[in-house]
Amino acid sequence: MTATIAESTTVDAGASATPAVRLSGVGKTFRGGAPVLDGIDLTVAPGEFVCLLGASGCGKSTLLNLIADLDAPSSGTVEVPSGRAALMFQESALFPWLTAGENIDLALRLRGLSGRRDRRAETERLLDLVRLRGAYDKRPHQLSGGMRQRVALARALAQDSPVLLMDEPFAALDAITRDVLHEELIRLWEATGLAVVFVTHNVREAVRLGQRVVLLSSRPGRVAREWRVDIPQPRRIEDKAVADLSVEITDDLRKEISRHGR
Ligand SMILES: Nc1ncnc2c1ncn2[C@@H]1O[C@H](COP(=O)(O)OP(=O)(O)OP(=O)(O)O)[C@@H](O)[C@H]1O
Repeated sequence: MTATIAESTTVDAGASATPAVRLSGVGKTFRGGAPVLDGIDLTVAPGEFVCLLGASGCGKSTLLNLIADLDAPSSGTVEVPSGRAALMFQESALFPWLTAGENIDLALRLRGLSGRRDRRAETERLLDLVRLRGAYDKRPHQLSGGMRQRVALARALAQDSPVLLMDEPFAALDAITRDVLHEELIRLWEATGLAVVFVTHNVREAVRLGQRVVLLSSRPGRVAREWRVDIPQPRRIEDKAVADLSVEITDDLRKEISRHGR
């Protein structure tokens, strides 16, 4: 196993190529409140897997919403040169009155795919990709939490965006299901070449998945420190190298939390 290199300086994300995402001096203040984010500079390279880590309430979801263009920054610029990024949440947010297949089909229609037969074939391909072959006619309530997240992932992939934003997508799942989905996500990421921005407050999960872990400070959220994770995939959450780096990052996270008296 190669060495894990922890760096306290900003990690170069491939500055020369057109980035998948570029945030420059991004700040966000909601009306009447204190600044939530301040001076965020973050570049995500095409195909890069970045985990955003931080204490509860430090602005991780706010940052993801800005990248997803669901909200506008109060200052600075957010660029997603390929267009809109796909977004996936902790709750699957599937339409309960539609089947799994119809939920994906809807995303394909919104993408502008008009042929019913083409959409059906693409939906089946996506269900296959997330290992849910045969689940087209299942309604969300007939599926387990892990299966619903697989459908949500297929629906996000249906948008055909090279950028996938994931907001604590596995936080509500049991440890074993989460472990399986970590494996699946890495397999998909390697197969598709997507850039992924994955928000979590679980340090081990961040180190298990990311090529880079970015720690946000709180009040206001700023990039406190980042680490490149040079542990080869497939990793396991219980690997010693994952555990060792997690301890180091947790120390920094603790400092961030205690700095704000949580
Ligand atoms: N629409 C909004 N209006 C006002 N305040 C908001 C809004 N959205 C978020 N906030 C505030 O911004 C801060 C950051 O929230 P955010 O949800 O981005 O944090 P987070 O790091 O994702 O938290 P968690 O890990 O608990 O999900 C919080 O104090 C929250 O109350």
